[in-house]
Amino acid sequence: MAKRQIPVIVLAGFLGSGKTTLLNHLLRRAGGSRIGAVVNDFGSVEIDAMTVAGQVDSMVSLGNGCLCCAVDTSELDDYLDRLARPAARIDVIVIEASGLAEPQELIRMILASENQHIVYGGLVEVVDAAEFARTRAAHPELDRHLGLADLVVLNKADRVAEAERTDLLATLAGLAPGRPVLPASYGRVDPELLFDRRPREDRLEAVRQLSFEDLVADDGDDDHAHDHEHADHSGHLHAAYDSLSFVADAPMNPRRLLDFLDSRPPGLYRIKGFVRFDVPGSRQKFTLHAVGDFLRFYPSPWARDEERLTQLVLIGSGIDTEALRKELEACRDTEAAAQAAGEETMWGVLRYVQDPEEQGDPQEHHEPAPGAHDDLGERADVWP
Ligand SMILES: Nc1nc2c(ncn2[C@@H]2O[C@H](COP(=O)(O)OP(=O)(O)OP(=O)(O)O)[C@@H](O)[C@H]2O)c(=O)[nH]1
Repeated sequence: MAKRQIPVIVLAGFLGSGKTTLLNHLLRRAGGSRIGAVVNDFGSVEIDAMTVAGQVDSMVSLGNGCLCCAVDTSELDDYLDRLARPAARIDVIVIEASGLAEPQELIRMILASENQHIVYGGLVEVVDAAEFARTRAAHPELDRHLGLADLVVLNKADRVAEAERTDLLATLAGLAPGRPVLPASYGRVDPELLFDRRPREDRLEAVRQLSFEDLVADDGDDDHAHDHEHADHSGHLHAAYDSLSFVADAPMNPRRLLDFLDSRPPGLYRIKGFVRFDVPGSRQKFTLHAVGDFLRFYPSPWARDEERLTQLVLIGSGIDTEALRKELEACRDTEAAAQAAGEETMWGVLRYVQDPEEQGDPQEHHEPAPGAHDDLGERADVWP
């Protein structure tokens, strides 16, 4: 009898659409299935990996750079080989593409893999309901990505009114004809839709429709693969995007950081990471997410042994990364100033702490298990 092959699912979607949130949901709701997660982060600070580490059976962070730019596919192959080793007992592999990755390139790499243990398991495209129109206007290639998707998740459905949601579902159904389009909040989709162990006939059909020839064919508007540029030392970025990684061990001054965030330039589309304020009463770790106009802090305890650092990744287009770095540096405080600060200095930040009434499961995206950093630091050693 033929050996079962491990499906490799690509989880794609624009910056901040909710891929990590969905991945965490899958990891929590995997039941008896073992998920091998591959996280393709930006920048030298691996925020996404930190956010899922500790919840994964076998954690691989691809580290720097955009996968779709890898000229040499051997790195992904190597990671897939390791996850697909029988000893790892993995049932499904999910690759979370970076928010600017070209899913077509990733799919091509999976289909071209010589590993007999894996099979391409489909593309899940995550869409931010609140940002869809804006993202689509700025990134017409989104339509093509949706056309490749086997499943579209209209995430952040909680952020739009019902009428708008209905319109969006109709638009998406037109862009991904015949494919399921699911509204979801906080990535809560039924994992069964993504990875039943034996793919259903319809999914097989969908995958078959996407042949290698389809993928390598030049569809006319794909200038993407050739116009990448090195944004900085930390990796490849989509042309016109720049990123900045910022790390500080000094506490951040809440008021200055809030001023910085409140006046962030519109091109600074995405900020994610962790902030240390260390003001009395607010000594927790504050996970920070900004997506477009959306800004939230999620306080949670520091893990035991976790290094108390501020670590941020900023991604945007037309941004002056050096000026932003200087502004962030100016938000640092001395330890003594933080200790002497009154609780009222946190009020501005607390305005952006997620309201418990919001639908999110706070566990889903800001509490890596204790030791998560250690997992990352030793990621070469986490293999079973
Ligand atoms: N209101 C709302 N917020 C959500 C939902 N899903 C995710 N978020 C929030 O959106 C922000 C970004 O979510 P992530 O899961 O980190 O997004 P991502 O696609 O992994 O982001 P990148 O890795 O930067 O591309 C976080 O603050 C999440 O809590 C949702 O359904 N509703």
